[in-house]
Amino acid sequence: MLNKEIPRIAISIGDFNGIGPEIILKSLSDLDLGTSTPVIISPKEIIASVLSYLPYDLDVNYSDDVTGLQTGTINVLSFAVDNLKMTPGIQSALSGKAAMQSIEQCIHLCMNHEVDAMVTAPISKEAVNLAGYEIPGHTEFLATQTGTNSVLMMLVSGDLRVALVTTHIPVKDVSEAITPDVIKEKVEILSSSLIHDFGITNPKIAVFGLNPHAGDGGVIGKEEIDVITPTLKMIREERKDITLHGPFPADGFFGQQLHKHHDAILAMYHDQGLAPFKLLSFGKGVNFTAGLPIIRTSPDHGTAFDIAGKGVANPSSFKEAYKQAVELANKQISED
Ligand SMILES: NC(=O)c1ccc[n+]([C@@H]2O[C@H](COP(=O)([O-])OP(=O)(O)OC[C@H]3O[C@@H](n4cnc5c(N)ncnc54)[C@H](O)[C@@H]3O)[C@@H](O)[C@H]2O)c1
Ligand SMILES: N[C@H](C(=O)O)[C@H](O)COP(=O)(O)O
Repeated sequence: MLNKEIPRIAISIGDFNGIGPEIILKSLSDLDLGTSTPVIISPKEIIASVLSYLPYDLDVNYSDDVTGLQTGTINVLSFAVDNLKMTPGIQSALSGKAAMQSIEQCIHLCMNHEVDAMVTAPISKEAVNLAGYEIPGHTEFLATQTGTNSVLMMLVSGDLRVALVTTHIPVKDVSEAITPDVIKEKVEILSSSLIHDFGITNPKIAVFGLNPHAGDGGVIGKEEIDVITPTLKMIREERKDITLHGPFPADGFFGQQLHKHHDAILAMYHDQGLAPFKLLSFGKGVNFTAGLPIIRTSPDHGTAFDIAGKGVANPSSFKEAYKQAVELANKQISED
């Protein structure tokens, strides 16, 4: 039986030829099973195989059905994969398909309130595309599968929160994608998440410019003058419950420690925000998708194919992602 008073956390297996299964099991090896219930969605053979080379004697409950899940143990909700074969370090359509089946099942469990949150292990975007899923990442897939028009990718590490206006698109398309509506939408989701998910009243948000030196008065690009600055002005007039600073030149922002004076930073594109975030979070960052009707977190790194199957992967970011999911789920359970 599952105790619904403590958070039930679904975990997608990620690409089983990457480090996903290893960091999941390492993270759960010292988990207090009295305060949350993990449910890994994976073929049981994958878990058994990775456990065979890890030095843990874990209490695992394998089940083919949600009715078999239990509190006080690590659950594995198993599904079958035809011709299953692990090839650590080598991505394949087979591992891409299994990764997506696991994510789909996690979403289904969350939407049906069979679990309270989901944590995703890393997928290879190439492998899932090989398997026929034309998606650039979890964020976009979760939005479509949950019927959500707009979501926000937010990376979190303690008080450092970096969110993105654009996510997985080519750099050449970024300028066109930054419109007043999109900026407004992302500020809405970000401020709402800061207030409701993170309990911050009157959040202070720093917004980056797009161009070097935030355009330098239009000499190095006009997006700040034409789009970003007027949109921020419009939002400031409408939203007296938040403080919006910017647009800041992105290059010196973190060096000047300005992130310490803001509850979140809204960057214009992926690497502008995530490169400094990953440097500052010391491998303990969490990727949180804000704006969904369900709770989803993830580690801030990828499949690490170069070290898959070697037992050397660092689970710290996955552990933080799991902890963050439990925290958010506890908050939701207490509010229900
Ligand atoms: N959440 C996700 O699903 C997610 C996140 C980021 C990248 N990715 C995907 O992962 C794939 C590989 O991406 P990449 O090579 O750019 O980045 P990566 O994070 O997989 O690897 C970069 C380097 O960091 C090392 N590394 C990463 N995580 C580690 C860990 N936990 N412990 C020890 N070393 C670790 C790797 O060995 C590698 O040398 C791509 O398809 C990418 O899109 C997925
Ligand atoms: N942008 C993420 C990162 O660098 O950590 C990563 O690609 C994962 O994105 P999804 O959560 O959308 O798969």
